[in-house]
Amino acid sequence: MNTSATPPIQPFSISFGADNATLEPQGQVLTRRMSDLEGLFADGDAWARAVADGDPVVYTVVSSPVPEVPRELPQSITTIYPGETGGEFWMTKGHQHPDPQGEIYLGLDGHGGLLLFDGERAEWLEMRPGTIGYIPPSWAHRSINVGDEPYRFLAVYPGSAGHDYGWVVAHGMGLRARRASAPRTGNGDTTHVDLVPFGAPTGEPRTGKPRTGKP
Ligand SMILES: O=P(O)(O)OC[C@H]1O[C@](O)(CO)[C@@H](O)[C@@H]1O
Repeated sequence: MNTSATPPIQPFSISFGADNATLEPQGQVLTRRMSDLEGLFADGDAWARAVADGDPVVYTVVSSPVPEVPRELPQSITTIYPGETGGEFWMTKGHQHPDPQGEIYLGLDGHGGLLLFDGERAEWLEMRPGTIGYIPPSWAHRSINVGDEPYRFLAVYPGSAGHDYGWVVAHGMGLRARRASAPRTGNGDTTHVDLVPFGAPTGEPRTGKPRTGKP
């Protein structure tokens, strides 16, 4: 099965192939290349160079056959490949749910961050294999790979929530995740990541520890 099922859906189980993130049965597969992320990286010139230089795949989303319709509970596995554009770690487009409903992520592989923004406050959740990240209603969300390996997570979300990408274009995401120019000392494992205000110039000195709060 490579398309969404039609309700009423009978009870069924899904086999997850951990090596290559396949699902069986499997629904739609989405591939986002660099060209699909226009206007989202702070450094637009670096983005344009990456598009011209092979337009790499930034992330893929493999869905189960459960469709995005009211009362159903779709699931998907997202794999974000490691990379940086203008010093900014590779990430998903990010979206808001037009119908404000919650969502959960489960970290499967690699090292990521879940950036949440409600229009005023930004929060950063460290995502590791086994971490469950909760996205409350009305918080826009973007996932970011801050590691050197593919970062992979399971998403489970209400089928009627929807995806509003324009909200993120209009409001931003509060913070950006960049590689620290000089890794800090400390016990945490994000000493190589700087979370900077969303509108910070791309050349701004990158100092300070990862933080959350009002941008
Ligand atoms: O929709 P975006 O912002 O491209 O991000 C993809 C991720 O978000 C979801 O659409 C769910 O929120 C997943 O299917 C996937 O994990």
